[in-house]
Amino acid sequence: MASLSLRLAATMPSVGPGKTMSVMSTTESGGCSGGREAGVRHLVQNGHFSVPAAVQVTRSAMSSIPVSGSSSTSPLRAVSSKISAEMSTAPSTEEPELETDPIVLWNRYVNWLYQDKDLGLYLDVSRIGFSDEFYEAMLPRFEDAFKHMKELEGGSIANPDEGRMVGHYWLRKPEIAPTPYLQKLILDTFDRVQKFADDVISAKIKPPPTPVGRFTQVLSVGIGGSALGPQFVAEALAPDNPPLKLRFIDNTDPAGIDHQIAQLGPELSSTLVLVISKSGGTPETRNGLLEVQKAFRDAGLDFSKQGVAITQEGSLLDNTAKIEGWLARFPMFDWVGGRTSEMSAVGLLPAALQGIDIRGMLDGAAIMDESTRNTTVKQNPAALLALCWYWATGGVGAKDMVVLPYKDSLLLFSRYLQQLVMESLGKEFDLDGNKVNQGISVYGNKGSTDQHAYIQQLREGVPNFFATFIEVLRDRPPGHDWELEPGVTCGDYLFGMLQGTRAALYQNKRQSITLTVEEVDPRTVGAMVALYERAVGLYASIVNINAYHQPGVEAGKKAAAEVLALQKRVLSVLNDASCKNPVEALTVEEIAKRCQVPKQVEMVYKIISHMAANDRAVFAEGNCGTPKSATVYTGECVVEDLYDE
Ligand SMILES: O=P(O)(O)OC[C@H]1O[C@H](O)[C@H](O)[C@@H](O)[C@@H]1O
Repeated sequence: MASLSLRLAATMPSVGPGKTMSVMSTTESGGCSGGREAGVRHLVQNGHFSVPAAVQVTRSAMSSIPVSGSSSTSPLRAVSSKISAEMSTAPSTEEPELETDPIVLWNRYVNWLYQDKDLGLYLDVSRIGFSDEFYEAMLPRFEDAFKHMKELEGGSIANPDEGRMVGHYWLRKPEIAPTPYLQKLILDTFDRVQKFADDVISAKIKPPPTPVGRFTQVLSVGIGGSALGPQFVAEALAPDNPPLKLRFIDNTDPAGIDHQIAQLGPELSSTLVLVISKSGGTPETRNGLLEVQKAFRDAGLDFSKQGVAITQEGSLLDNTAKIEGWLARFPMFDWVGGRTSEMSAVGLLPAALQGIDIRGMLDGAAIMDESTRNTTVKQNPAALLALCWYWATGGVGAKDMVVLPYKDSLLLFSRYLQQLVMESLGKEFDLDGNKVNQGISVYGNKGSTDQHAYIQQLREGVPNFFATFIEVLRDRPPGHDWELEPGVTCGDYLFGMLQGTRAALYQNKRQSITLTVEEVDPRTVGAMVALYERAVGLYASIVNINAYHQPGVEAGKKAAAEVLALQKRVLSVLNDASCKNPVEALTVEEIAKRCQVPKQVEMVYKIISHMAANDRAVFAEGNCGTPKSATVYTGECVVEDLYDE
């Protein structure tokens, strides 16, 4: 058996008061193919932001791969026909017969067009085929939904499963918050965010002495709602040359983290690090923080002089920032969900640091909120969206929502909506405890680019979707446009592609909604966020679910914690085997048995494969591809068992 030679890496510097991180590195990388020298990398780490008892893993943002929303299995039909029975004109999940006469369609377009003159925003629902009878039949449900929404804004416990209020609308109209204390908290937080950003941009607040003498970069560490809103807004509104360039660590992928830090290079010394986590305990964010703090240590920098926390008061993260004396801390509130936090410090601070007009964002959202308080469905754009979603998906998620902004800067809107829509609506039970498996799947990127990727399927393939086009009328700032051929500009092509795709889909009975804005500016973006937050809330009422909790995410976190706990046991068993003389090479079955989990042999094998690929275990015989016959051993015996539970 190959003798194992290991070099102990120098003991890493302390990661907290009196704590050390010990790492054993290998002389050569091991690997799935096994047979090479390897070692065990023992990582013991315990800082302020200490390892929570059960390491929690949150599900990353949904991938953009569509999740098939429709199925013609009889249970779905049963549900759909149940709904149909409730409403004589209930929607079908089959392709509806759609109006085709152009003049009739033109009149429908005019009759149903929603326009907000102040915002320069229009909503066209004419290519969703709901009937007048359906509209009338839905009005009582909307009446209830409007009532629930009014109570919610009044401070009711609108998130009953978590016993919480739902207050993201108060962020743009503090005077409606239920107590003077909350009103003041919202106003003060906004003022602090704006002032802090202004002081950073003006270099009144700066990093420890650096050649450039001011902050030049922002590194945001956060995931889910603590990243998706800031990412969408940065892409939509950041100027070409922002006062500070914003980048993100939004996952626990070491290579991704290394890439961001490598791109910062020496500018790490002038980087402001925002650590964003409402709960303050999300493991990916905690890992990102620890990795960034290590990079600061390795560069001889004092992280506390460049770190900012945005989290709930008293959270693990908040206490860490307080104890370590970080540059600033901003509050997150338990009555603002992660997926509706863009108008809180979570979204406003990153935006303001890029020089974006956050007052404009809030104003746009407030104007839209006023419009979506209208209790006449036809005059309420959010209610119109909810009506269309219900008709198109049968109220059971039978079709997917394909989001197609024909504007590069709105590329990330669909990713933002994936969390807002799917984490709000994707629920197993309704408010009465009935098993409903609700939801609407969301995907899309941008047009016309997506026409060269999957529009083929949308036009002619499985009809399991409805499209939402987002049209931006202004192509370029005034005076900056030119004709690339007589009478035609580049933006004309974009316009033509949108209209052509909308028509081509409709001709083949594919329904669509079109949201039109005059340009992408802070007010418009704020209004779009507010529009969809309200539409999701109204739709959830109509299908009788709680839009404001996320129980399903806990399952993933718990399972991940169990994998990590098993990994420790596997490494402990491998370590013990290494202390035998001669070193024992164990089969995967034997390792599972010694971990007292003989039935979890496959998970043990997965763990071994990951360890071997990262030089922390090695295949004595066989390899990843021969799980039954492979035998595994590991590095030098480590006297102190670092994997005690
Ligand atoms: O902001 P944090 O507390 O770190 O949570 C980040 C994310 O974690 C979970 O995935 C939740 O389901 C999301 O709603 C939340 O946005």
